[in-house]
Amino acid sequence: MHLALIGYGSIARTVVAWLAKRPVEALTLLVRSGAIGPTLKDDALQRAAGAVQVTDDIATLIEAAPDLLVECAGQSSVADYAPLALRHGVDTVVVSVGALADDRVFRDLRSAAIEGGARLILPSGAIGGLDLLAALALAGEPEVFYRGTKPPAAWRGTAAEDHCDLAHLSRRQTFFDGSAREAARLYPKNANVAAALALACGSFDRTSVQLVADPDASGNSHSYEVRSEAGRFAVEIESAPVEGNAKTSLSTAYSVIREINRYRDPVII
Ligand SMILES: NC(=O)C1=CN([C@@H]2O[C@H](COP(=O)(O)OP(=O)(O)OC[C@H]3O[C@@H](n4cnc5c(N)ncnc54)[C@H](OP(=O)(O)O)[C@@H]3O)[C@@H](O)[C@H]2O)C=CC1
Ligand SMILES: O=C([O-])CC(=O)C(=O)O
Repeated sequence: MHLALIGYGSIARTVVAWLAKRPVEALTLLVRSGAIGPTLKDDALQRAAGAVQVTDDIATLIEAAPDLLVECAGQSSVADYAPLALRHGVDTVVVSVGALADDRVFRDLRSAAIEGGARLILPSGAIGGLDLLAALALAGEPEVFYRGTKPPAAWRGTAAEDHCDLAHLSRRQTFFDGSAREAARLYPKNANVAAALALACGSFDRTSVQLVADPDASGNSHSYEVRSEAGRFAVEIESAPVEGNAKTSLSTAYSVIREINRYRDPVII
């Protein structure tokens, strides 16, 4: 398998480290131009693949013709790179699912996938249960109530700082209560899961979101409830943060690894 990654931050580094256990034949990594240098020639990259190529140019990446491209660089990189890759027939996993809360981006990705005969794959990311939610959505119109709780450090540098004093929080505070679309737009590094739920549910309007900063939280927790005519379920997930980024749950990186394995394995679950 020839794998390509966009971004070499916390998720991508966890994925690359895991690949030492089961390397791919080739790996193409797209990073910002300033990031290319000796520090990128780390052993982890060499252990992850038979051949490694690092570039800052999406055209070079596409020319390398990877089997699967995984975006793990942030919402703005989705519109910048994913449509082009899909139009060139590259199957693409978009981790920054919140980018699809923008209808224009969603439409562009969809038509690019159709034009290129490629698949746009949305991973479950930090959470699970999207399979059952999407199944129930076929039976009716489910409603989803999601709450994401993280320690104050995970909300630093985000719009949460306009609503609470993160450095001096003595108890949990809900600073956002609104739609999945707004959550994904306002908290692009923390609420991609809200968009994933809305897309699986089939409606951004029927997916409500609360975001909470909790000084007693040791990791990131995601809880949600689904109500529909066909059934009801509740999910509660507690995840350690990924190394190097308190905002991102470690489960996200493993959901990316799972997508890579689903792509190369003959039996998928
Ligand atoms: N679906 C889900 O459940 C989840 C999705 N996510 C998404 O995954 C993204 C990545 O998470 P994580 O790895 O923890 O974040 P990090 O900030 O640790 O890493 C992102 C990396 O991508 C790089 N990058 C950003 N833009 C570009 C670009 N245009 N071209 C090349 N490289 C780029 C960044 O470089 P620089 O530092 O120079 O900007 C950084 O090295 C999040 O921003 C979020 O959108 C995260 C968690 C859960
Ligand atoms: O990883 C998480 O906890 C969820 C997250 O950041 C996101 O959905 O963007």
